[in-house]
Amino acid sequence: MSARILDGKATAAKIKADLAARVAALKEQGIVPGLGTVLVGEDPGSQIYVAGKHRDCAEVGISSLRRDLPENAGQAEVEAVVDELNASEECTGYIVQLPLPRHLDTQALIERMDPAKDADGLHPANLGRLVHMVDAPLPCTPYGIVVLLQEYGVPLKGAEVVVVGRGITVGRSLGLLLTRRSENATVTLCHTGTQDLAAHTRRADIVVAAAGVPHLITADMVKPGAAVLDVGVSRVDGKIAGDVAPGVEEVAGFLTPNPGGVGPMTRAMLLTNVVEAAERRARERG
Ligand SMILES: Nc1nc2c(c(=O)[nH]1)N[C@@H](CN(C=O)c1ccc(C(=O)N[C@@H](CCC(=O)O)C(=O)O)cc1)CN2
Repeated sequence: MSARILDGKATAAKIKADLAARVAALKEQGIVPGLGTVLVGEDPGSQIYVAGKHRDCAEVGISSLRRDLPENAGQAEVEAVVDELNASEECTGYIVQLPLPRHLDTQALIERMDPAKDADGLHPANLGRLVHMVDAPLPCTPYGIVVLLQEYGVPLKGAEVVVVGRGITVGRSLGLLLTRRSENATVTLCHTGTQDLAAHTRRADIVVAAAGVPHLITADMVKPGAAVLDVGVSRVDGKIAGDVAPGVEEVAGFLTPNPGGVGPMTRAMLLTNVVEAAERRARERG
């Protein structure tokens, strides 16, 4: 067997084409969606992702507000940028790129954001809404994973999903999203304290690997025909190494490439959240 590729790049391109039309309609009503990014320091991955997010904005007609700060920026300096974006008329949504340098208080910065402008869906008020299963901007990677699975007709209702990794941007939030009534999957959230990871992954219809451990998921850990999504990004000798080992494509029914799978979907869903926030603003204005 050779797995069907879950092509995130192609799916993201379709989403962006649809968003470009929605942005044009908003502009006719006098609303220009604007994405802000707050990037602190020189992390090479973060530099690449933020640059990609602004390229995407240009592609669909969203205006860009890029705020880059040096590695040694203090908490007060970053808070001032957050306050500025909270107040900015041009900024309809923004993100604080993670991870932040260790000397900064990430939690305090996220909590300082205006939840109505939280394009990442990571503010506690928005995650709380997700817990309560009410409408909120959804965290971009989990949102992208669900849309990608739906695009390829991978059934979620009743599926056994094993998520490896409990980080807030992917694992923990994905568990909340997949267990909503609209998705109705059964989720096992595995992490570094899990005993016998393979016993869990082997019975899963869908495995989402988001541990950041290169080649953690090997072919013998996958049920034949399962969908495997590789979220992990480690940079080994300048190349991306995912959490999924070579050979899994021989066993899995569906597999995301990495790069070209979940990453482009994360970016497409960020744009979706920005456009949805701008559309909400247009409705409120009447
Ligand atoms: N504030 C946030 N920070 C982070 C998030 C997030 O959702 N919000 N997620 C990750 C990184 N991430 C988004 O920022 C992200 C990861 C990967 C990609 C992407 O397009 N990857 C490309 C490859 C690019 C390359 O490295 O050459 C691909 O997979 O094809 C975009 C965004 C952590 N931080």
